[in-house]
Amino acid sequence: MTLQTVGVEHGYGDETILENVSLAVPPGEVVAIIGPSGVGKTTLLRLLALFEPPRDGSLEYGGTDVWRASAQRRLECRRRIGMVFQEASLFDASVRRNAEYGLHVRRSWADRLRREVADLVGLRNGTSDAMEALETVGLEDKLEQHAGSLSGGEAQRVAFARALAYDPDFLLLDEPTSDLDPRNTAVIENAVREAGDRGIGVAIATHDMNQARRIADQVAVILGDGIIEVGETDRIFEDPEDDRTQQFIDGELIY
Ligand SMILES: Nc1ncnc2c1ncn2[C@@H]1O[C@H](COP(=O)(O)OP(=O)(O)OP(=O)(O)O)[C@@H](O)[C@H]1O
Repeated sequence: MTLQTVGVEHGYGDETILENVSLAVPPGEVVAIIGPSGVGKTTLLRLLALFEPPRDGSLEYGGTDVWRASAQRRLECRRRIGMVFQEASLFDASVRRNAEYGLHVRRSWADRLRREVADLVGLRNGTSDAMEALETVGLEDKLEQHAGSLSGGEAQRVAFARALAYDPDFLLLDEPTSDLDPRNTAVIENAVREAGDRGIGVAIATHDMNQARRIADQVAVILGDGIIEVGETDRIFEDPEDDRTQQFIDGELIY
């Protein structure tokens, strides 16, 4: 089951930011979206997260044209997608409650019922996914700390754990390591790779080309007028088809 934009156009007011953008996020693959600031990486992630319909083109989730499907079907698709924003935007509650949020609110009723039955018969602990996700990002000792007192980097890690906790089909990450030091960047990068290896489709917007190189299966290069090139990571870095990709990789100041 793939999440994808097909020939999408989008923008704000009179301005068009993305034009004819087609990007597929297949299950189990990490797709890095790289490009300079302001080119529309966040806009593309928001479209993939089904926050708003594109002006033109379509969003497909496992073959369903999401914005032409019923509101119920759209909601089901949206519940299977986790998004981590550039600003961590945590709730006014403890780390534990933040990490559990997805389990309580975003699961469908059927999922929640199944889970509650499983809990009752002792097959699993309802909070174990949240705990596991917090362990994944190394924050299991901060459970009862209030989210408001976390450092920027810790908040970013809790936001990541919150999205991971409910086992989404797709994980959309907007610069998830921008506030992190190298050690914690490695923690998140490992978690992203693990998510991919577990079958989750991941799209990650990043300015960091080395990060894309380390963790991505595919790279989409997005410059002034939308995606100019998508391909396997090694190919994009070693043999790009577009001159502007080469310039961007070489660190030239293009936009
Ligand atoms: N809600 C909005 N209303 C008007 N313009 C917007 C809105 N959101 C984004 N933009 C504009 O759209 C363009 C693309 O923004 P976007 O956040 O998608 O870029 P980005 O590639 O993610 O940038 P960065 O790397 O700096 O996060 C920018 O010029 C931005 O100012």
